[in-house]
Amino acid sequence: MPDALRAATDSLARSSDTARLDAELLMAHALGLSRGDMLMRQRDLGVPSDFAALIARRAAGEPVAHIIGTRDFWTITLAVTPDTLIPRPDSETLIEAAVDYFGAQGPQTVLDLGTGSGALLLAALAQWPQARGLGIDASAGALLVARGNAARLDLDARAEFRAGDWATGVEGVFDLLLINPPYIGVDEPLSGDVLREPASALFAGADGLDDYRRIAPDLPRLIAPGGMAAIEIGHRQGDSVGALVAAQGLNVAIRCDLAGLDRCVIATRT
Ligand SMILES: C[S@@+](CC[C@H](N)C(=O)[O-])C[C@H]1O[C@@H](n2cnc3c(N)ncnc32)[C@H](O)[C@@H]1O
Repeated sequence: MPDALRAATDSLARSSDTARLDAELLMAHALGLSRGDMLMRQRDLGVPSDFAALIARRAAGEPVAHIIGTRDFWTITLAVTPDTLIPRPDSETLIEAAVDYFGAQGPQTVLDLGTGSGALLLAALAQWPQARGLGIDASAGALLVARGNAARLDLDARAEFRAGDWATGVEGVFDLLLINPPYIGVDEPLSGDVLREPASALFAGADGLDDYRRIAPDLPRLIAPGGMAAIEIGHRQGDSVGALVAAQGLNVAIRCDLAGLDRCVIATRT
C-alpha cells in the first residue's frame, strides 16, 4: 500500500498542489477508514479495488471533497456537494477571531450570512453549546446540505436555516455575525478546484466588492451591544472592505490567516 500511495501521489502531482494529501484522503475513503487510521495501518492493508478509479477522477479535476462527499472544518465534518462552496481552512480565521473575542463563555446568538454548507454557523454552535443561530443563503441546494449537516451533527435544535437575500427581512440583533460572501472579481483568472464550485458562491461584480456593499449598511442594526461581526475578505481587500464597514460607524480591525494574509474584517459597535 505505501507503493500505491506513492504512485498515486506522483500521478496527481501534475494537477494538484496537495497530491499526497489527496491520495491519502482517497485511500482512506476507499478503505472506509479515517486518514489517521489508514496511515497507522497502511503496511498491513491491501489496495482497495476502486482506488485507481478515485485517483482518475481526481486527476481529471474533480475536487477531493466532491469525490468523498465531505470536508473537515474546525472541529466538525461537513457534507458538501457541487451546490456548496467547499469550506476552506482560511475561513476558520473567522471562528478563531470569535473564540478570541468571546472566550469560553461564547455568544448566545449567531447569524451566518451566505451559510453554504453551514460551515461557519455549525462550527460556532459546536464550539459553544449554549449558542443558537440562523443561517441565510440564496441557494436552495446549499440550504438542503446545511440542514442535513445540522441534523447529522445533532445541532439542528439550535440551528435554523432560511432562504434569503443577505440580511433582507432578518430581524433582531445577534452577538456574533459570521459572513463569508462571494468576493472574487468576475475577470479574475481562476484555476483548479474552484472551477467546479458554484459561481454564485464566488463572484461579486467587477471588483469583487458588490456583496460587501449590499451587506455593510445592515451591520449596525444587526450587531448586538458588545457583539461583533467577522467578515471574510480576499487578501487584497482589507482597506476597501474596512472602509465600507467603517463608513457605517463601526470599529474595524483586520485579522490575518495562518499564511499572514489579511483574511477577516472584524467589526464592533462603538
Ligand atoms: C463564499 S460562499 C460561503 C459559504 C460558507 N459560508 C463557507 O464559508 O464555506 C458564499 C455563499 O453566499 C451565498 N450567497 C450568494 N449570494 C447571496 C445572497 N444574495 N444572499 C444570501 N446568500 C448568498 C452563496 O450561495 C454561497 O453559499
